[in-house]
Amino acid sequence: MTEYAIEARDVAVTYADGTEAVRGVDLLVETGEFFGFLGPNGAGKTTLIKTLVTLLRPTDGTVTVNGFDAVAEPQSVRATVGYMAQETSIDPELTARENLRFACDAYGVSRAERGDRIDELLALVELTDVADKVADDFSGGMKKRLDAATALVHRPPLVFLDEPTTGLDPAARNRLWEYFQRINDEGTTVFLTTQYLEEADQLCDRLSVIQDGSVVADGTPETLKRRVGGEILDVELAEPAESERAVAVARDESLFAEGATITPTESGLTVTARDARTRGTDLLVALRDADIGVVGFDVRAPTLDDVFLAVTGERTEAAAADGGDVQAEAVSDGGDAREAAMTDDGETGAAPDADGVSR
Ligand SMILES: Nc1ncnc2c1ncn2[C@@H]1O[C@H](COP(=O)(O)OP(=O)(O)OP(=O)(O)O)[C@@H](O)[C@H]1O
Repeated sequence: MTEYAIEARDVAVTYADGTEAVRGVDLLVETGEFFGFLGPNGAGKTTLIKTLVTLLRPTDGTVTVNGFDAVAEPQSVRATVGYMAQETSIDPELTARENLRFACDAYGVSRAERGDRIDELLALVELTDVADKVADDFSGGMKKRLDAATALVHRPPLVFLDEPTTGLDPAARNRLWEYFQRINDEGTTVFLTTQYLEEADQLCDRLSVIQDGSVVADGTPETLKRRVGGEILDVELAEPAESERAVAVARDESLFAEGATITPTESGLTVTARDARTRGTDLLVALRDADIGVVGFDVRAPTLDDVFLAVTGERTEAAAADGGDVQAEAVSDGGDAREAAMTDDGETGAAPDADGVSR
């Protein structure tokens, strides 16, 4: 077994219309790792996955997967990877068992092996009881579980999951997480892309954050959270309209240590600082002196959402939907946070198919 399941060096992918979707990405994923690839819409996650599973050719750089060169030996790469795409690949008119049989045909699983393998996978994703029901009658979570199982019929040592839980309710998502964890515990290397930072936090040994086609941060979830620097102080104001004024008060240099990041939120403001806990009460006093009413106050450890905001200047779609739609601004050293609002322009101007890659 190779040390690295994935070795990508200086990989660039430019579509025929000139879109530079991936720009010089280096990536090393060790065999057995649960690796996460995070990024906002249009950051280049799917393009990179498609390149790793040989559906796209890199415009530049080298890609080695399970020890095989993706350009020179695409068949060997395909035989050793499973790919669960964003769009489900299951046929709703077939039963769960028939879908798995179809996948066995596609991956060339021998007739002698397939009966046991299908039963094993049905049990693993807890679909044994409904094995002979048509997939059309399944819930979204059941369809995703079946889809994941079809990617595993040929026992690939490496599986790619492209935003596998998007659109699922929390219970269905949790169930899939357990299942992904199980396949990783059994030795399968997992490469997961997600916009749910909690998902990455729960599952991943290590992760990279991609923005505009480039990796902007990588490390274990713990290192990334530590890199945010300190703790997070969330302040809820009686009058959210006063948040800009409150931010100005909080930015008074004598309040927080150098490197603090202070951002307005929909309900007040957030301070990220080494001394957020110890100086928090000073901020409350300063706000009271400025006649700004405070109704809530909380100090917490950074989450991956805070990491994401610090390195990309953007909230993920999931976090923004939760009401945390803010712009980041570094207060003193201008270091980590970049000012940027969430935009949709990753979606515009995209050609409908991935075939138009410049080679
Ligand atoms: N076939 C294509 N032709 C031209 N541009 C494309 C094509 N497919 C994707 N793009 C563009 O490449 C960039 C990266 O897209 P990609 O789908 O890889 O991002 P992503 O991070 O997977 O986003 P999402 O979370 O929305 O799936 C975007 O600007 C996108 O519009």
